[in-house]
Amino acid sequence: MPLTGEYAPSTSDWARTQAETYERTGGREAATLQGKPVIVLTTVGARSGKLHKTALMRVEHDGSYAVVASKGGAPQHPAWYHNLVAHPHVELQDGAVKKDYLARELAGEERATWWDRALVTWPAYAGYQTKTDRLIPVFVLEPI
Ligand SMILES: C[C@H](OP(=O)(O)OC[C@@H](O)[C@@H](O)[C@@H](O)Cn1c2nc(=O)[nH]c(=O)c-2cc2ccc(O)cc21)C(=O)N[C@@H](CCC(=O)N[C@@H](CCC(=O)O)C(=O)O)C(=O)O
Repeated sequence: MPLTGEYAPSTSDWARTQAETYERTGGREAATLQGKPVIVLTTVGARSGKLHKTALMRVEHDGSYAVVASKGGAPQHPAWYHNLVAHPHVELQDGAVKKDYLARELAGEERATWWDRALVTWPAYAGYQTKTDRLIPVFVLEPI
């Protein structure tokens, strides 16, 4: 069941442009960051209830995905982290395919497994983790 609600464009120009271009072209354009694959995640705002579209690195395994709330190693979690916690039903667009998923924050061994998979796509996550005391959250998104 697709998410419904008013779309609220990101306040980050580069991320908003990438997410909107990716969605508009069905992933034919803006599909990479430094040559690595990207997906677009639609979340429901934790406070506003509005829809947010966020470009994130593509980490996929057997039909499930991981999203990493790194925000470049910033001291605080990205806003979309709070959206996933409040509203775990999300939409993920990978190329031209957009499906519904349920997000679950990971810990322990399960987090370590998906963290390693994320490093394959985007090794820079390791550097981001050294920049902040917060443990960078990893969510698995499982198809619903
Ligand atoms: C800029 C800010 O975005 P953010 O949700 O903090 O996310 C910051 C970044 O993670 C986001 O810009 C990502 O797209 C950056 N980014 C990645 N960010 C990552 O964290 N991980 C990635 O793997 C990643 C990859 C990536 C690839 C390409 C690209 O273009 C960007 C990429 C934003 O849009 N803020 C909004 C609020 C958005 C929001 O969700 N508000 C909620 C409230 C949320 C709350 O309770 O805090 C609501 O509406 O209720 C605003 O200021 O109005």
